[in-house]
Parts: sequence; structure tokens; C-alpha cells
Amino acid sequence: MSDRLPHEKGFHVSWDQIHRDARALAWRLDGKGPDGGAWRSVVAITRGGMAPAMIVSRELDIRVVDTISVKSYNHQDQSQPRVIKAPQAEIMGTDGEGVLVVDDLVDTGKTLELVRKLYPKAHFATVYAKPAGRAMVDTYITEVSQDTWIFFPWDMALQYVQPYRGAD
Ligand SMILES: O=P(O)(O)OC[C@H]1O[C@H](OP(=O)(O)OP(=O)(O)O)[C@H](O)[C@@H]1O
Ligand SMILES: Nc1nc2[nH]cnc2c(=O)[nH]1
Ligand SMILES: [Mg+2]
Repeated sequence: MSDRLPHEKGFHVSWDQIHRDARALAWRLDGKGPDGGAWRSVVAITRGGMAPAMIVSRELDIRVVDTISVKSYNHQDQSQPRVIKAPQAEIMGTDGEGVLVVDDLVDTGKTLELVRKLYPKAHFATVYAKPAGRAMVDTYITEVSQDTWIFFPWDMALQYVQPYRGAD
């Protein structure tokens, strides 16, 4: 079970919004690679990092893209994160230098902490950040409060809603 604050608020992100925010992230990272140059590759933390990583790699014209799979949440319940699929060793090098690691969000920071330990010189970027994990991320776009749960478009569907003054 989760030992974190309950999530009192919901922040619902549409496809349009995540596209705009991931583009903003790409623009912020442009030319910020090693020695003020280009990034060597993008690594998405699956699964949530895949859509943002695709948008970032498209904007920055980076063709070398890999994934690292870290599992820690089952719905809103958190457990110890563990790596269940590593990226290619030759992409990461010894310490991840020049690699842009992208995730959708940082919450407690435990996922990024684990990946940072493995690749200390990589650059860590997320679209959204909560205060508890902010120190683990190098670049992010939007901050939300710790008691907010972020709902992504890939976890949602359009549904009929009863009118406020419904006919009984
Ligand atoms: O900062 P933390 O508290 O570690 O949480 C952040 C991580 O949690 C979510 O992934 P999740 O483990 O739910 O897997 P998913 O990306 O496959 O949905 C999210 O996509 C981040 O990767
Ligand atoms: N979708 C989603 N996954 C998370 N994993 C950790 N925090 C969150 C969150 O706020 N939203
Ligand atoms: Mg994730």
C-alpha cells in the first residue's frame, strides 16, 4: 500500500496538452547536450515516458532511442522500483553522458533515483514534477502539488456525463 499523501486533487491532461508540454520540454533542452551541443540519444522510462520521449526525439531530430523499464506503481499504490528491462549498454556508455532520459513525471523521485544511480551523468527530464521528486530531475515543464494525481490521456476515455440539472 502507498505511504504517501492521499491524492485529493486530479490534474487531467489531454493529448493536446501533453503534446504541447512535451514540445516545450524539447525546446528547453535543445542545444543543451554535452559541450552545449546535441544529445547523443534519448532513453524513455517506460511506459509513461514513451509518448513524451517520442515527441522530444522528433523535435530534436534524435534517431537513437531506447527504453528502460522501471516498475513501481500498481495503480496509485507504490512499491520499491525495480529495473525489468535495461537499455543497450553501448547507448548508455559507462555513465550515461550525453543521454537524455525522459519520463512523463517525477512524483516521489524514487524511479529517477534508481536510474540516476545507474547513469549518473545522464540528463533527466520530465514533463511534470511534484515537489518531493523535484531534486531528482534536471529539467521539467510544469509543477503540480504533491496531493495531485496526474491523469494521462492514455489512461482515460471520453464518457457521457449527466447534466448538472438531470431529469429524474
Ligand atoms: O517519482 P516516482 O514516485 O517514482 O513516480 C514516477 C513514476 O511513476 C509512474 O510510472 P509507473 O511506475 O506507474 O509505471 P508506468 O510508467 O508504466 O505507468 C510515472 O510514469 C513515473 O515513471
Ligand atoms: N498517472 C500517474 N502516475 C503516477 N505515478 C506516480 N505519480 C503519478 C501520478 O500523479 N499520475
Ligand atoms: Mg513510469
